[in-house]
Amino acid sequence: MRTAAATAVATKYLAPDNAKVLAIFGAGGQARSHFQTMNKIHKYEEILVWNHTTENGEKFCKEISKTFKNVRFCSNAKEAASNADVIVLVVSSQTPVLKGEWLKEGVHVNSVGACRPTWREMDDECMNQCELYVDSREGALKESGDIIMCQPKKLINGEIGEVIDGRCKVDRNKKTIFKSLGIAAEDLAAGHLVWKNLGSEI
Ligand SMILES: NC(=O)C1=CN([C@@H]2O[C@H](COP(=O)(O)OP(=O)(O)OC[C@H]3O[C@@H](n4cnc5c(N)ncnc54)[C@H](O)[C@@H]3O)[C@@H](O)[C@H]2O)C=CC1
Ligand SMILES: O=C([O-])C1=[NH+]CCC1
Repeated sequence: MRTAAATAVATKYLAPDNAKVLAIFGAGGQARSHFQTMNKIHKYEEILVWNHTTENGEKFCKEISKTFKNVRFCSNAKEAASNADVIVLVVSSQTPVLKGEWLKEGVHVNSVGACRPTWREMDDECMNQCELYVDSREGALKESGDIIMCQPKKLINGEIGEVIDGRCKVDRNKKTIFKSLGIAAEDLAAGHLVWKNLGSEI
């Protein structure tokens, strides 16, 4: 849940205010936790799901349709991406599943998978069209294949912490990416929340 919470915070600061359509790429554990947190940031009118296996994609859609009616499985990744204001990539892919040529103006992409230096989930065109924000510059330059392998070399606009505290200004009309890899501060915050809520039980 802490990974999905970090994505939700990044989306709050980077996505267009009037985001109406959310696309989720993936149908695993992270897809489920992201469905729960992303709905707290925007009141989405529609959720589009793409997954590389139809069976799991449709199963995920059926599950979330119990609490969110307007959800649709797209067998074509382009269809999901090109209609979305916010995209969440939560796949275990080693090659790009998202192409820059599909992106809408002002879209915000949360890239949560591809956590290894040799793995990708976004193509070079996607990387180069967007302003790039990360959780940690140090981590991103060591761990993110999307950043390390991008041609031409992709510059990082800022860390999400710098956006939140005002050191880094964001133009929400531009296309943006939040590259998430996970940082210790997220684990500390999650641990603190659990500790606080345990109260007198311990
Ligand atoms: N940024 C972060 O802090 C974190 C990132 N992750 C990453 O998020 C990703 C998803 O994690 P989970 O949902 O827990 O995994 P999961 O195994 O529950 O789901 C993986 C999803 O990826 C899809 N998939 C598998 N191979 C694929 C391929 N070749 N092409 C396209 N889709 C493919 C599966 O169909 C499934 O929908 C993983 O890459 C994981 O390492 C996980 C936790 C924290
Ligand atoms: O921070 C984390 O837990 C992870 N980051 C990449 C895979 C798992």
